[in-house]
Formats: sequence, C-alpha cells, structure tokens
Amino acid sequence: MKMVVAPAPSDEELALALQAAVAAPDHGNLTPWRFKLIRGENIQKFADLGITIRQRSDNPFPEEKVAASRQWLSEVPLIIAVACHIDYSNTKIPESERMLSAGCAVMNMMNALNALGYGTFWSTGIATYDDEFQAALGFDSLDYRFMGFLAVGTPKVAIPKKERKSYTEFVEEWTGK
Ligand SMILES: Cc1cc2nc3c(=O)[nH]c(=O)nc-3n(C[C@H](O)[C@H](O)[C@H](O)COP(=O)(O)O)c2cc1C
Repeated sequence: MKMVVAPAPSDEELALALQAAVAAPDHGNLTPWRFKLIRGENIQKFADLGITIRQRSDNPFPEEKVAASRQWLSEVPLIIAVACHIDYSNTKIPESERMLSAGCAVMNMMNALNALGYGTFWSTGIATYDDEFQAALGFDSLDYRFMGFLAVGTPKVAIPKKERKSYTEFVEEWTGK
C-alpha cells in the first residue's frame, strides 16, 4: 500500500516489527540487516535530498513526477531505509545470501506491521541507486548494499483485495527422473 498517512506505528509497535526483522534466517549469524528510521521533519529532508540528487542525474524526473513524489512523501509518517551490511571479515557466506537474509528481515518487518494494521510499501525509487544518496543516509556503497526504503503508515484508503496468480504456476513435483 503506497499511500500511507499518519498515524505511524507507536514506538512499541515499531519495536515489535523491528524485533521480528531480527528473527530472519541468517547463515553464519552475520546479522546483515541495517535500518534507518526517518520521521517527522526529517522526511522532508529525505525528500529534498533524494529529489535534488535525482534532478542532477542524467535521468531526472519530469516536473509532474517531482511533484507527485513530494506529495507522496509529505504524507508518509515513517520511512525505514534498509541496507545489507557487507562484513568483509567473513569470506564464506556469499553476498547473495546476505542480501537474501536482509530481504527476509524486511519482509518479517512488513508482515508484522501489516498484521498490526499498518500499510507498507517497499520502494527503490527516487535516488536509491545513487552513491551520494546512499552515503548521505549512512550507507556508503563500500560497506553496504542499499536496498531502498519502506514507507510505513496508516493506509489512506481500504487496502483493495488483489487477484494473485495461482501458486500452481510456480510449483512442480521433482521426482528425480
Ligand atoms: C526491492 C523492491 C523494490 C521495489 N521498488 C519499487 C519502486 O521503486 N516502485 C514501485 O512502484 N514498486 C516497487 N516495488 C514493488 C512494491 O513494493 C509492491 O510490491 C508493488 O507495488 C505491488 O504491490 P503488492 O506487493 O501489494 O502486490 C519494489 C519491491 C521490492 C521488493
């Protein structure tokens, strides 16, 4: 649910969701997930930073996309920026597994927030893949893989029921033949 508004989860609810994140499967106990909480007036700073960097890039947004992004973020009460930490001291667990683990942590957190009645939206938009943006959020690209940000809040409208593909399209029996 992209369109979320105040109220954000309480500190107690947020603590529950963040603790759920830490229960993600984690090969080698590397705890690769990292989160930055961005709230209140800092969301405006986040929007300004991301949009400024995006507009300086070789792929700037058209003006209406700038306005739409600003409008969206002006209503979001909580952003959780997410990253995977690369611990170079461990050479056994491949980066792909660390990224998967961090992704599982994010999903655990989303499930917990959704169960508490909040809406969440995982985005890699605006300036997510720009080094300067990542570094400004505290996730320099040498030590972290920035994975985007979650918008969290109360759904602005009732979450519509969405038709999903049948799982049978993605499952088959393996018999060893
Ligand atoms: C890592 C990741 C990044 C995403 N980035 C975007 C994005 O930048 N913009 C977007 O519209 N959806 C993005 N999505 C998809 C949305 O989070 C969401 O899954 C999609 O809108 C479908 O909604 P649903 O999950 O409720 O079916 C991303 C999903 C993932 C897992």
